[in-house]
Amino acid sequence: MAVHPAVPLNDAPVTDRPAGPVAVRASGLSRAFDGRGILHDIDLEIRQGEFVVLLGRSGSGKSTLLRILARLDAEFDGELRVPDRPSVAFQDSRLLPWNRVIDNVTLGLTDKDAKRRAAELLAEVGLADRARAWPKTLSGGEAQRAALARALIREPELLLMDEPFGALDALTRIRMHRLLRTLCERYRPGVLLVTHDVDEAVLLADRILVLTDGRVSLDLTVDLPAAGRRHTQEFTDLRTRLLTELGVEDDDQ
Ligand SMILES: Nc1ncnc2c1ncn2[C@@H]1O[C@H](COP(=O)(O)OP(=O)(O)OP(=O)(O)O)[C@@H](O)[C@H]1O
Repeated sequence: MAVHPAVPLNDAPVTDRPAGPVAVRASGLSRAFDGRGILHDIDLEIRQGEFVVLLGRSGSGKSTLLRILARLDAEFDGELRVPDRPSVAFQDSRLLPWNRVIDNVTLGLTDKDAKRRAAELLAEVGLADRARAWPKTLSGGEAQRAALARALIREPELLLMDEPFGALDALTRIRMHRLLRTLCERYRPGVLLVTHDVDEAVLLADRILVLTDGRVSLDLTVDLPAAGRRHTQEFTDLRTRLLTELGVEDDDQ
């Protein structure tokens, strides 16, 4: 299979949409493993400031797509334009256990200002008093907040997240949703968040893509205010539509 190295983006001017510059653009992306097609001819564009949720059943190819966009997998067909170093967050926070929290946040940064910015970000995610703590002493939610600080300190054009809240309890997850929306509105990366949780998708997204057997089967703009979404009729309608698209009965969720 041909390997197409990702090339840096030149921030094309926006003509037809009010969103920011392009954060990632893919066209005709396909990926196969051992001759078995997993992704088929995917076109995708995400702009800075846009929050896109990728929804799909287990095995539909979500993580495969995210890994390609994260430049963790170069064995694909098609064209891809992504920033040099997108920030990536996974379900497990992947903090280095031998570094204190603040040193995890600044990892790889050499500028003098990094520690000050890390302290600021840790305060923003509510971890000001845990900066000197060791990762193993953090709760799951705290570890994910530290991972979010680490992802945002570089002010990425593109933030990729693979089920970042999958391992958290329901209450912590609600708090993380609010925090993530607030931080993304402030830092304005293009976001692609992978989940199989329909409610999470409808709560967070500006746009929802549904992946079905490696193809984008639905691409929906969510035109609802972020605050109070859950209590609108549109939320219920959209949820039902997505469950139908995913082939899930409402009671199964
Ligand atoms: N490295 C690999 N080698 C072979 N097959 C793979 C590899 N990575 C993924 N696959 C296969 O590709 C398909 C899609 O996997 P992927 O992890 O992208 O799905 P997903 O939509 O993220 O699923 P889930 O929601 O369960 O995490 C699966 O059938 C999986 O077995």
